[in-house]
Amino acid sequence: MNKYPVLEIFGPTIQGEGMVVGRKTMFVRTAGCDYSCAWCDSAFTWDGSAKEEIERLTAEEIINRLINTGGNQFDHVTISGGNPALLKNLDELIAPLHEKGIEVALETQGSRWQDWFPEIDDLTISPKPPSSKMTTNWDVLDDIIQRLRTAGRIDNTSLKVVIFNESDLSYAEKVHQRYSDIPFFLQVGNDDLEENESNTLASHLLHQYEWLIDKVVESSKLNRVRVLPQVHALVWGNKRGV
Ligand SMILES: C[S@@+](CC[C@H](N)C(=O)[O-])C[C@H]1O[C@@H](n2cnc3c(N)ncnc32)[C@H](O)[C@@H]1O
Ligand SMILES: Nc1nc2[nH]cc(C(=O)O)c2c(=O)[nH]1
Ligand code: SF4
Ligand SMILES: [Mg+2]
Repeated sequence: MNKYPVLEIFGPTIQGEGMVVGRKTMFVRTAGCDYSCAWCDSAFTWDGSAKEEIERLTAEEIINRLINTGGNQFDHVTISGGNPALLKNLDELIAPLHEKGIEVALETQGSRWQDWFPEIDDLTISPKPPSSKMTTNWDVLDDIIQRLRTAGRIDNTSLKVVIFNESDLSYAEKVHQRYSDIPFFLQVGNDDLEENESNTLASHLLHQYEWLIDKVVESSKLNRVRVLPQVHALVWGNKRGV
C-alpha cells in the first residue's frame, strides 16, 4: 500500500476559495512543495517547521481519519498542500472516495502533471504571479491544460491567481488570455499572515478586496472573471485547520 505524507485532516468546513467557494468540504493537507512562495499561507507544509507532525498514511487510513473527524456530515473532500501533485498514485485515495459518493477537489499550482488529475471533480490550478518570487514554466502549464482538454475535463477545471500588486494583475491578464475558455478567478492576497486578531485581518482584507475589485473593473482584459476573497480568512483569520 502506498503511503502519503499528511499534515492535516480537518473539517467539515467550507471551501473558502475559488470555483466551489462555499461548498461544505473536508480538507486533506499533504506535506511538501516544489515551490516556496514568498507569501505562502501554508509554509508549514514545506519549511520544516511542522516536520514532526507529518504522518505517513495509506489511502485507507486517510479515509478512516476523514470519517472519524467528519462523520456522515460531508460528501466532498478537498486535497491541498503543499503540492499534492508531487504524489503519484493518489487515485488510490480518489477512487474509494468516489465509491462512497464523495466528490474530490484538488488545489495545485500547475507545476506538475499527474495521471490521476482527470479523476478530480473540482480541479483548481493556481499559477503563481511575480509577487510570489516563483517563475511559471509555461510549457508545463500548457501541457497540463492540454492533457485536461484531451481527457474532456475542462468543465471540472478552473484557474485561480492570487493578486498582491499591479504586476500580479498583468500576470493574471496574461494567464486569462492564454487559457481564455477556462473559468478564471482572481483572489485577494493575504499580506498579513502574522495578524492573530481575526477582526483586524478581516477589515484589512476587505479593503484589499475593494482595491482588487476596482482594478478588475478598470481592466479591459479581465471581463469573464470572478473576484473573490478567501472567505475562511474573513471568518476565522489566520487560524490553521479551518
Ligand atoms: C496553500 S496553496 C496549496 C496548493 C498549491 N500549492 C497551490 O499553491 O495552489 C492553496 C491556495 O492558497 C493560495 N494562497 C497561498 N498563500 C496565500 C496568501 N497569502 N493569500 C492568498 N492566497 C494564498 C495559493 O495561491 C493556492 O491557491
Ligand atoms: N476553508 C478553507 N478553504 C480553503 N481553500 C483552499 C485552502 C487551502 O489551503 O488550500 C483552504 C483552507 O485552508 N481552508
Ligand atoms: S505553491 Fe502553494 S503550497 Fe507551495 S509555496 Fe506556493 S502557495 Fe505555498
Ligand atoms: Mg489555505
